[in-house]
Amino acid sequence: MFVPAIKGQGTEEQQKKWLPLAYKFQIIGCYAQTELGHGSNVQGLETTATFDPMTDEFVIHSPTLTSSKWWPGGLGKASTHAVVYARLITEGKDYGIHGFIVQLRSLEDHSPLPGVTLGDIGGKFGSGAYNSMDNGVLRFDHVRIPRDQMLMRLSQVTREGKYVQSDVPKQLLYGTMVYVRQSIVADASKALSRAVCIAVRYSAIRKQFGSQDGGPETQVLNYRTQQSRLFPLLASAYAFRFVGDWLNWLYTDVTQKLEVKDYSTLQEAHACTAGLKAVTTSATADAIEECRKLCGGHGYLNSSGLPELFAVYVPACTYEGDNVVLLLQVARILMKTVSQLTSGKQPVGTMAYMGKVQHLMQSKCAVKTAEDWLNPAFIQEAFEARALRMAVNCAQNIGQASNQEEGFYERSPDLLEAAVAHIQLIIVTKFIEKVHQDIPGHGVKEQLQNLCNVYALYTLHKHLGDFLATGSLTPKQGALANEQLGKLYAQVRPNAVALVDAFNYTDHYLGSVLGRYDGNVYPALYEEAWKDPLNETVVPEGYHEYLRPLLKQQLKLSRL
Ligand SMILES: CC/C=C\C/C=C\C/C=C\C/C=C/C(=O)SCCNC(=O)CCNC(=O)[C@H](O)C(C)(C)COP(=O)(O)OP(=O)(O)OC[C@H]1O[C@@H](n2cnc3c(N)ncnc32)[C@H](O)[C@@H]1OP(=O)(O)O
Ligand SMILES: Cc1cc2nc3c(=O)[nH]c(=O)nc-3n(C[C@H](O)[C@H](O)[C@H](O)COP(=O)(O)OP(=O)(O)OC[C@H]3O[C@@H](n4cnc5c(N)ncnc54)[C@H](O)[C@@H]3O)c2cc1C
Repeated sequence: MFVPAIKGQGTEEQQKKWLPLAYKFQIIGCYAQTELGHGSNVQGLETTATFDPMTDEFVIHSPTLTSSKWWPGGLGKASTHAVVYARLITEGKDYGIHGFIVQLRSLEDHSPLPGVTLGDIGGKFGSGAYNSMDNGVLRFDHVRIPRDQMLMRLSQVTREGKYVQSDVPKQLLYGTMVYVRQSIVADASKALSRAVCIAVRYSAIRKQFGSQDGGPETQVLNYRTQQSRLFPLLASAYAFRFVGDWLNWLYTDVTQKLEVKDYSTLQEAHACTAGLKAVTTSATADAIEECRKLCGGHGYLNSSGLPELFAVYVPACTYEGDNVVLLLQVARILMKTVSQLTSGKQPVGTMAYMGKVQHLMQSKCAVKTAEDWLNPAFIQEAFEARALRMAVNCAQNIGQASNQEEGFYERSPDLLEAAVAHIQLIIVTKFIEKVHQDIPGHGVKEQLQNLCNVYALYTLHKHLGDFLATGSLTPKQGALANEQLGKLYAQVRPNAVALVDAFNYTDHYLGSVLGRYDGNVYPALYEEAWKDPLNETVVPEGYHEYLRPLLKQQLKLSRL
């Protein structure tokens, strides 16, 4: 994040100076924005950067305990430099949050520089899974840096101390977060596909109950409950891959537009990166835990790979923006878009469907049979109607409040759901668009169409309340969707293992005894057990000190 921050907020000259040092690891940088007292509320950060015209320097200072930088990855022990986000103060005026490059440690002996106090913030969730990352704490005691270490692409401070705002949107200060959020969506797909690969392969070799007259027991992958829990996660792994590919295209397109000072798609980029990051990471965190449960007791073993995958993955729901905070950002943009519908301003991009407000507010879903749900047009319109009607309902309710902000606050739980509906529409839309493309490989397109329908109909089934409450579907149509879903599971079953083999993960990368490509799980589980340090001695440490006295005492008592 140190690198994209300098790329996005540094001048050409600053990029030329600092990026080669970072690329060659002559310096190691981190992204120091979050503080002990503020993470979500960036504008609430307290660290100060006060310009001193006498010396042409900024004085970086931590005025309060809560202004201590807290969480930045790599800060505690590894980094020599940081991009520090602080309140820029010059000529006695606070101009808000800006980025500054600050050296933290000596390049000679790695010791903290004068005025810099830093260290690791301690152990984290999951008994050490994330402890390979030295998330750190950092305090400044009036540390001086040259004025030219203020990142000056978006705004400048002159030698005389005058603040100059460039003619670019101030939100570009948040550009690094947008970049990382879009990459996190692709990360979600990778993490989810790993968990699903483990769970599908294990479910194919695990047999429990169901043997007829002494024959083999039933593969748990054949149980409809296992399929109804597992196949939507398989479909989601593919869905997040395709929407992540599209989001990367969107981000690249927005970045190219920014180069020519075209800011027209900045809001779209913010809404899509924030919303897709929130929805895909929440779904993936829940899915990894579900995959653990799908593997029964063995899923709880570290050798299954799932506990560590879960512990390392779940902070994704928080870092790079708490998911609720990000979805409320999407909700704000939805409300703004709805308010503009009456002005005749046509929504564009992923909001374009809201321009069909007249139709979508009264459309009746035409589905009459379960098979009708295989028609992408019916799925698309149902998801559009649900999302639009939820957004309009929120806007109408907010409009009845005494003031907009109060209304937004009161309705924020409903707004959250409307934002999720909008983002799920994007995911479904991009999956449908993907399977409409030419897809090489015999039978591959059909399998992806099945997974697209599984993702869409499972999401519809899971959020059926929204569809019914908004009148987008009738209960009968909801039941038909569920009926079709069951038929789709049967079609996915024969190809389930092939669809996870297609992720092409090596056993090493997967890191799971349960997910081995050869399916030879039981000997591997048994072999793995003996590597447990507890098995280095046959009689456990502590027997003589604790168990033996207890056993002997109980034996005596039993003879009294
Ligand atoms: C290279 C690395 C690759 C992969 C790494 C993978 C994983 C990394 C693992 C861990 C690293 C973790 C790092 C971090 O966690 S870094 C810190 C992350 N912190 C956050 O995300 C903070 C979240 N908070 C915010 O973003 C802002 O505080 C928030 C947007 C919530 C509020 O901002 P603010 O108070 O300034 O403004 P608002 O009034 O809400 O909005 C004003 C205006 O600006 C628009 N806006 C807001 N954000 C953006 C944006 N990012 N881009 C564009 N526009 C933005 C907003 O819509 C409003 O517009 P308008 O209504 O038109 O005025
Ligand atoms: C593993 C990890 C790595 C990290 N790496 C970095 C890093 O490299 N650099 C960096 O700068 N930061 C980093 N962070 C910090 C991270 O960005 C913040 O923790 C994150 O942005 C959440 O902010 P917070 O902790 O202030 O949460 P809070 O905002 O305090 O969240 C607490 C609760 O308040 C709710 N909430 C907050 N505001 C609102 C609102 N307006 N409306 C409704 N509900 C609200 C949230 O939804 C949440 O439920 C990292 C964090 C973790 C866990």
